[in-house]
Parts: sequence; C-alpha cells; structure tokens
Amino acid sequence: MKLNDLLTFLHDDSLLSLKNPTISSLEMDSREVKPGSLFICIKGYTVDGHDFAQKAVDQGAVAILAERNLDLDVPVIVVKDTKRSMAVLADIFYGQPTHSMHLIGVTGTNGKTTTTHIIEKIFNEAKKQTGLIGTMYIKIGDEQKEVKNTTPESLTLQKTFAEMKEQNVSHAIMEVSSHALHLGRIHGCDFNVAVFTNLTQDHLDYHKTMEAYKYAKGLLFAQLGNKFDHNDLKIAVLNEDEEASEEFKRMTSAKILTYGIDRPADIKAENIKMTSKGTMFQLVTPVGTRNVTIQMVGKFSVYNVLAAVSASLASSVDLDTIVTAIESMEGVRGRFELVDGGQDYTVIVDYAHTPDSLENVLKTVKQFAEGRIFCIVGCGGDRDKTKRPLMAKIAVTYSDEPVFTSDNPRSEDPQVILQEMEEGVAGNQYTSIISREEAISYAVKKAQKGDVILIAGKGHETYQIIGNKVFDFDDKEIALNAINTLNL
Ligand SMILES: CC(=O)N[C@H]1[C@@H](OP(=O)(O)OP(=O)(O)OC[C@H]2O[C@@H](n3ccc(=O)[nH]c3=O)[C@H](O)[C@@H]2O)O[C@H](CO)[C@@H](O)[C@@H]1O[C@H](C)C(=O)N[C@@H](C)C(=O)N[C@H](CCC(=O)O)C(=O)O
Ligand SMILES: Nc1ncnc2c1ncn2[C@@H]1O[C@H](COP(=O)(O)OP(=O)(O)OP(=O)(O)O)[C@@H](O)[C@H]1O
Ligand SMILES: N[C@H](CCC[C@H](N)C(=O)O)C(=O)O
Ligand SMILES: [Mg+2]
Repeated sequence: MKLNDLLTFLHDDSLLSLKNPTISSLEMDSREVKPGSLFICIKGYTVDGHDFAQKAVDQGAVAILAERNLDLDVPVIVVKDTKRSMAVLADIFYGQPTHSMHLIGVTGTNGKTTTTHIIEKIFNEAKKQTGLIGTMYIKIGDEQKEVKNTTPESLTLQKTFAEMKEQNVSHAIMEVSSHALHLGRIHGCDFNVAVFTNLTQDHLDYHKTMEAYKYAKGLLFAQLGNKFDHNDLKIAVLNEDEEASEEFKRMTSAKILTYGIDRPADIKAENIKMTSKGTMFQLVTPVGTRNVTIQMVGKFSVYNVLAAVSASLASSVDLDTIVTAIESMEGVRGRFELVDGGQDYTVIVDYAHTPDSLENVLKTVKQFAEGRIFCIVGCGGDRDKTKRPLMAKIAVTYSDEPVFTSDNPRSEDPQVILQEMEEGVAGNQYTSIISREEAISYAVKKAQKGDVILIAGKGHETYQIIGNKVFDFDDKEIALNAINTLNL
C-alpha cells in the first residue's frame, strides 16, 4: 500500500508526503522493523519510541509517524497523537477486518478469560470458525500464540484479526481489559456484542479510583455504535446483579440484554443446586427454559455461564446448541483446576488474584470441604498494593491454614509485599513462606484426608517473575511433584 493512500485516512491533507513509498508493514517496535516498514513512534511508560526512529530507518523503515519532527532521511509524518493515528492506520492497512466478522468483547474485573472460553465452546458447538484473544493466548482455530497483554495494542489487534480472516474465522471473542479501554487499544474494533461480567477492586495502581476504573470499563459500552442500524444490531450484555450495569445502560444506545441470578433479568439461573462436582440450575431465557448441569462449580461460574449464554443468544446461536456446549464444558486451565496426584485430599489451582475472586473461590471451597482449608496466596509486585491486606484478610477469614507467599514479585522486594499483606491480618494465625515452592510443599506435607489446598493467584501461568528474571514455575506441576515426593 502507498504511504499517501494510508495517510488520507488521517483526514489532514497537509500530512500527505512528497515522497510516496510503498508500505509493506506497520511497526511500533523498532526490533520488528523490516525494509518497507512504516515505523510508528510511541511514547511509552518506560522508553520513548522516538528514540528508536533512527534505528528503525537503519533497518529499512521507509517512513516514520511521530509526534515531533525528526531529522531523518525518510518522510516523517508528524501527528498530535501517534497511538490514536496508529489505530486508524492499522484498521485501514489490515482491511478493516472486524467490519466483516462477528466480534464479541468481554470486560469486567473477574471472569473474562473464563467467559470468553465458554463463548468459544458454544460457537464451536454451533460449527463456527472462532478466534480468541485474551490473557492466556491468541488462539486461531486450534493454533495458539503467546501474548504479553490480555488486550494487545491496536496494531497487534488488527493484524491478528486480519490473520483470523485469512483463516476463515467468522466469530472472534476477546477480553477487553480496562487498561486497553483507557489507552485506546480497541479503537477501530467493530464490536457486535459487548459483555460485562462484574466490577470489584483491582488495578487501582493504574486507575487510582474505583470511579475511574468503572468509567474505563464503561467505555466498551459507550463505544458500541451510536446509531440504530437495524441491519447491524449492537447488543450490550449486562449483569443485572451488578450496580455498574445501571450506568452502562445509560452510556450505550445499543440494545440491552441482561442476565442475573438475584434480580429479574432477561436470562436467568433459577433453582441453583451446587455439588462438589458441578452445578445444576434452570436456565430461563426469552426463547425457552432448560434444566442444565454444568461441570464448573460456584455461583461465580453460573454468572460466567449466564454471560456466555446471553452473548451467544445475542449472536443468534440456538438454545439447544448452547445447552449442549455448556454442559460439556470442562473448565478453563488454571481456573478452579483440580490437581490429581492420587492423594486423598483436594488440591485446586486457581487464578484468583483480586479480593473478590479470592473470596468467591474460598466461599465455594468452604461449601464442599470436608476437612481443613489451606489457602496459599501471594500478591503481584508492581500492581495494586491496596489489594494486599484485603486479600490476606480474606484468606484468614475463609481458610483454616492461610499461607502467604510470593506471586510475581517483579521489581518489588517479596518480603515487603508479604509485610503489606500481613498488615491486614494482625492478631490472626497465618504462616508466611517467601518461596512459593516451599509454601506449596508445606501445605502438601500437612494436608490430611478430606482437606483442601487452594493455590491461588497464578492459575495457568508457567513462570514466576522475580526482579527482571522469568523463572519456570507452574503451580500444578510443583504441587504434583510435592504430592509425589512427600505423600505417596
Ligand atoms: C503500562 C502498560 O500498559 N504498558 C504497556 C506499554 O508498555 P510501555 O509503555 O512500557 O512501552 P515501552 O517499553 O515504554 O515502549 C514504548 C515504545 O517504544 C518501542 N520500543 C521499545 C524498545 C525498543 O528497543 N524499540 C522500540 O521501538 C515499543 O515497542 C513501544 O512502541 O506498551 C507495551 C506494548 O504494547 C505493553 O506490552 C505494555 O504492557 C505491559 C507489559 C503491562 O504490564 N501492562 C499491563 C499494566 C496491562 O496492560 N494489563 C492489562 C490488563 C491485565 C488484566 O487484568 O487482564 C492488559 O490488557 O494486559
Ligand atoms: N464471575 C466471577 N466473579 C468473581 N470471580 C470470578 C468470576 N469468574 C472467575 N472468577 C475468579 O477469578 C479468577 C480469574 O478468572 P478469569 O481468568 O476468568 O478472569 P479475568 O477477568 O480474565 O482475569 P484477568 O483480568 O486477570 O485476565 C478465577 O480463577 C476465579 O477465581
Ligand atoms: N492481569 C493481571 C494478572 C495478575 C496475575 C498475578 N499472578 C500477578 O502477577 O499479579 C495483572 O496483570 O494484574
Ligand atoms: Mg483474563
């Protein structure tokens, strides 16, 4: 594509360049630049992409998009906000892929990864070709790619959607983080359905207040089309049991579909019966009622299923297909995942890393535990510090043997993170063991028949970040090793 053909979409003729090279790729990372690239300079939190412009040219960039003039031998297009322009150019360069696919975005503090996977399962049951973007990976059909962010930058997003189109994906499902909404990473994504799970405390290091955090989440609904195009219906799927949904209803002009358990809603779960193996309930929808049994446990899992069912009904999947899919869904890796090493106590690996998710998971464990509950938990470094005493308090409230340990300390001193957790539980009984591996061994050594060990916070992660080093670390594997060497 010619540079000027791209630039016309910035709607400012003065930007058109005298030299009009052919652009073979768009890049925001100099390390990815190839001959023919347009390099986009982004001022980051760590470094300034403008400082890499010369390097990009040396590697073959034929044009630069920047926020200030740079003395280079290739055309430098100066715009006010390169991130915003990048979203526009990416959308055009990759042929506006989301305009011709069914796109579902899921936002909320907890349950995004789980809900997107349930939707994927339903779409697959309906024989749709799916793509998924989220915390665990980018998945196109059965192929998985590693990711750094839950919701990538606009450039990666549009490139991914274009790859999905090439592979005949008709239905894409993605997690939309509050960071992504606030930083405009999803500008240009044409969502058909936007889903809200819930809003509780997280990420206050970034958003500072819950109001600002809620506002960021609300952007997904505010950006969901603003005209009543009856051939291109946009649907906001909202959790009626969540207060924030009232505000999100006012923020969007899209059609609203609600789900809930406690309050009247379009899609409901009634007569819920929980066992340690699964959950039974009556699924009440505008197109029929079905008795269903899902393999996932806890009230929070019912919410995730309701969110996925609502999104799928909003996507015209028939109810019987939906029911078949949710009943056969086994769960998501690292989310309430049972670790079976032949032991006579239960070991669960879960990704609870917020106060609300930890409370929900521990309450669910408490419903079924026959013996004592061990809760191994830590808090991530370089993340919301105010979560730390709250999560520790929840661990001592709902478990018999709270064990505080390290999560991903990142640049912080793990001992200090532990101290900040302990500040929430003065006077209570707990054990602190800085090494996560030792903490797991400690619980495994002490566990007896009927006990439950919940290993919270890292779920599917196969690494631990300490300082700037990434070590192999998989809670499930470590637990299995401990069970095998210590117990059997
Ligand atoms: C705070 C934040 O959002 N940071 C994101 C940001 O990093 P940054 O601002 O530090 O980038 P930077 O390193 O300063 O680089 C600036 C520019 O220089 C470029 N560069 C850099 C080095 C070089 O040699 N050459 C070069 O061109 C970079 O490609 C970039 O364009 O841009 C990066 C590239 O897109 C992101 O990967 C990175 O996410 C980091 C890893 C992160 O931890 N983000 C978290 C806070 C986040 O976004 N989390 C959410 C929610 C998670 C959830 O709850 O599920 C998420 O969506 O992941
Ligand atoms: N609907 C829910 N409400 C509260 N807690 C939940 C819910 N669904 C899942 N959880 C808990 O939150 C943890 C994380 O779930 P999941 O990965 O689906 O959420 P997420 O929103 O994608 O998280 P992240 O923002 O880190 O990507 C689970 O392991 C479970 O403990
Ligand atoms: N997406 C979340 C994941 C947290 C996972 C936890 N293990 C941690 O490292 O804090 C975040 O970046 O806040
Ligand atoms: Mg997620």
